[in-house]
Amino acid sequence: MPQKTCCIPTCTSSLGTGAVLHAFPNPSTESDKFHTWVVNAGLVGEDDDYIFRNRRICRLHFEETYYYPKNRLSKLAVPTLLLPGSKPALNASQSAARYASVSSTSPSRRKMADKLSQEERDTLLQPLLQSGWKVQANRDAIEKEFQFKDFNQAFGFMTRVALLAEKMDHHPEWFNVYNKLQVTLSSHDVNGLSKRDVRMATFMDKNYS
Ligand SMILES: C[C@H](O)[C@H](O)[C@H]1CNC2=NC(N)=NC(=O)C2=N1
Repeated sequence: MPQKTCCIPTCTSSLGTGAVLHAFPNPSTESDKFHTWVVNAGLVGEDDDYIFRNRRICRLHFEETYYYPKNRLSKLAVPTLLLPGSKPALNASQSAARYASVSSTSPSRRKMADKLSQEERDTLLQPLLQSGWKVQANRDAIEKEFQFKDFNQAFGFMTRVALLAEKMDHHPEWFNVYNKLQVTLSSHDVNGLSKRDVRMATFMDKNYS
């Protein structure tokens, strides 16, 4: 059942108080846009289908330029306002430019838009670097070593990550011996880091205990 309240933790909007709530983009047909919304809303790690079916985000998180009459949201809309992170990942004109280029079906233009920009690196990679991820010196990729109590714990973790990887069609490069796991994340199709790597790394951190 769709939730009647906004999914942003600090937001108190609900249907009862007359809020305008929006569903997330369809993860199957608008994957890039879906991931941008998920990252910006701070829902990384939650199940795609769960987010699509249940999560709602209110009008307060979208710039006015995205609205048509009757509270209809533009195809280019991305939530950028009053979000959990201190700084929005993409502002209105950046995301408009991004989706203008993504909506063209040219693969090379899509690649350009998908690779993390410098601003996105400054905002989105920061929390990961603080939790032990490192940018590789010779490749646009991030790596981290995880250690577990035993092989069973390590492989359980890998199984949870593998389920998300299949769902995202985005797979880690990893090497496991007994209780140690070395992970490298990069997006092969853009030959570098994308939001899919940020999402995967954040999911791993959340699931690691
Ligand atoms: C054909 C298939 O969709 C692609 O090879 C997918 C699979 N998994 C992937 N994983 C990663 N890390 N990067 C990719 O570009 C990628 N692409």
